[in-house]
Amino acid sequence: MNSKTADHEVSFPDVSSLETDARDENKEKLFSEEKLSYSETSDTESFKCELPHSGQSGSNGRGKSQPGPPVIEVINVKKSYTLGDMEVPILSDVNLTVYAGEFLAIMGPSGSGKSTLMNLIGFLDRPTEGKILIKGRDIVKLSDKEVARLRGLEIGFIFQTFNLIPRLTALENVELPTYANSREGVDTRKRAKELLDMVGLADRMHHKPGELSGGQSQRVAIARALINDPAILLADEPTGNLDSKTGCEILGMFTRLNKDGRTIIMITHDPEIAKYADRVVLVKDGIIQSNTE
Ligand SMILES: Nc1ncnc2c1ncn2[C@@H]1O[C@H](COP(=O)(O)OP(=O)(O)OP(=O)(O)O)[C@@H](O)[C@H]1O
Repeated sequence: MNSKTADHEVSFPDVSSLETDARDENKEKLFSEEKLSYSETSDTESFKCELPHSGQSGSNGRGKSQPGPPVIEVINVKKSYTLGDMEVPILSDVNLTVYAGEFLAIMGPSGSGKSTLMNLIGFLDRPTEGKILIKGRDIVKLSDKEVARLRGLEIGFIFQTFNLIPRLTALENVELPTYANSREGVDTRKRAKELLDMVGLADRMHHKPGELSGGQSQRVAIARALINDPAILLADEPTGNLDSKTGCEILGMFTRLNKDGRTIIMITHDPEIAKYADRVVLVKDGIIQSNTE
């Protein structure tokens, strides 16, 4: 399956073929315990995890052998919430460009606005001021239906708390996003099974979330995020609820997905995780304080 078969109601500049072709070339399993080693540290917040780094050369996405075009552009974005008659600023004048195939980490203190920024990038929320472009398209100019379709097909979300539906099986959870949006000509049940096999859960597909471990639940969530073959994965503290070994396994999946051409933006508090990113963005007091390229 690839995006060439996609039933896009929204048309984009054709920047996806490079990523999709790269993704199609590598069908190896995402879950592979032999490929990682990890060690517990005295600091329970952190872990040592030895994985191949995603970057092929240089320290940013553009340093990889095939630098990609911009996929996400955040331009002069402000976000505030209204509490009573008070306007509370959360993000002020944020500018950020993310390139195709980049692995970007977002770090910063609690309450600094990391999730707010990610929600804006994923169109779960709209900016108070400024623009967000995805593949050159300004979402403000799209209808709600077009935004929902763009989000459903181009962006996969992974959360710290997995956000699986308890009464559905793993297979049904993976298939769920396709009820709202799916690519034309894709056998979604078959793809959901293949994805569960790819994340090492072929034997757990009829289990419900309550019968799965935290790591297994996050693997189901990763399979769910991949069901519509999105070019972009947004992950908000995906290892935050997992032990060191399981966190290392999940991080390994992200590095392999990035190697296969997917753009990844991951919020993390852990510098050990951030070191696997091509670039680290530090959000503090609602602004980007450093953008390590
Ligand atoms: N819907 C909302 N209404 C009002 N304030 C909000 C809303 N959502 C977030 N905030 C506030 O915005 C600020 C930034 O929140 P955000 O979740 O983006 O921070 P964060 O950096 O992701 O924090 P953490 O690391 O603890 O998850 C916080 O002060 C939060 O209380």
